[in-house]
Amino acid sequence: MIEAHRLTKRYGEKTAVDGLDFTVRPGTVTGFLGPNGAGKSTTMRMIVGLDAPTSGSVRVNGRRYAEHRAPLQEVGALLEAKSIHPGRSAFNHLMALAHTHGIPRSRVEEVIGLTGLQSVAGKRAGAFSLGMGQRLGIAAALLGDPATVMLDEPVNGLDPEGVLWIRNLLTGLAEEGRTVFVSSHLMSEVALVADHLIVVGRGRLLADTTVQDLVRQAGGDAVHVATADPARLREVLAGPGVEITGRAGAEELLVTGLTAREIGLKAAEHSIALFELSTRTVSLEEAFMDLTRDAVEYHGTTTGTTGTTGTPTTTGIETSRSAA
Ligand SMILES: Nc1ncnc2c1ncn2[C@@H]1O[C@H](COP(=O)(O)OP(=O)(O)OP(=O)(O)O)[C@@H](O)[C@H]1O
Repeated sequence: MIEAHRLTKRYGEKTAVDGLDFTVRPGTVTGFLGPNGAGKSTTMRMIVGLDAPTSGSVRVNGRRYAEHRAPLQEVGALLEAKSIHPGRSAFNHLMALAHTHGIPRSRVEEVIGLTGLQSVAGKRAGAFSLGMGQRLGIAAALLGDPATVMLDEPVNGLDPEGVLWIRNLLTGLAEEGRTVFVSSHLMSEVALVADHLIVVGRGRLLADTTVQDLVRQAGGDAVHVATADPARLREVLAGPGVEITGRAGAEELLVTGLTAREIGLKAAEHSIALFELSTRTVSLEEAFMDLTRDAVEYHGTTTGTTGTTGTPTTTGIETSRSAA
């Protein structure tokens, strides 16, 4: 479990992390998402005590990192900065780490097996490909059999096979009941590995949500309809949770809260001719861009934890919404 409370980090004038409150729970993979410079790496560094918060706090498994007697056995971390001696073999690198915590050689061999490094364990880590380097970093993170595993951009630059391998590994770790926290600046990468999402922008919390809810908050699926009688169709479709948007007098409407099938049936029931009826799915990427676009435009005083596309406000657009 990772618990951040009003976590803040300033570098001079720059506020890298700005009052973050979140909890990363065990038994699931949580993605830590935000555009470049959003404060993800800084947050992760504070979680493992590599940076001190300016104010606020963060705890891992109930304590600050520095309060743990054997931190490698509490939280295993792969951070972006590589701290591997290039001339040392993968095996020796892991053995050196193991010695600091009294971890036996058998566990080193185990993590080498877990990460598929058997055939290259004796080779210089400096000559490793990006994928092999990531595997070695993950082997080091898992060495102490920690309850919490934290990886900064683990799929960055990996080939599809490597991404699949990481996804299976992380899902497996979560199924064992561990807390798994994974950062990325790409929604498409995180969506492949995470169920829960913590989204940040400019150091602030933008969303603490599930992948599914994020799409729903961003407007969910909308149905594009064209009809000869938009005014009547609006009347017929109006109901709880239904929102209808369209330019005044135009034949095209965008409907949320009803499926294409429901709209087609209602139109037929009332003999309203439709020229077009198609579902438009909001992609995760769009949902993420919506959220972070708000962050970029954000100049004010409060932090929202929900993201919405809201109702278009462009002049000439009419929205009809019924109370849910
Ligand atoms: N040591 C430092 N001194 C000054 N500014 C810093 C320092 N570390 C980070 N920053 C600034 O803090 C902000 C957050 O940086 P951070 O690296 O945490 O973001 P990030 O979300 O991890 O981004 P990326 O996806 O690019 O890795 C950035 O504007 C960065 O320039």
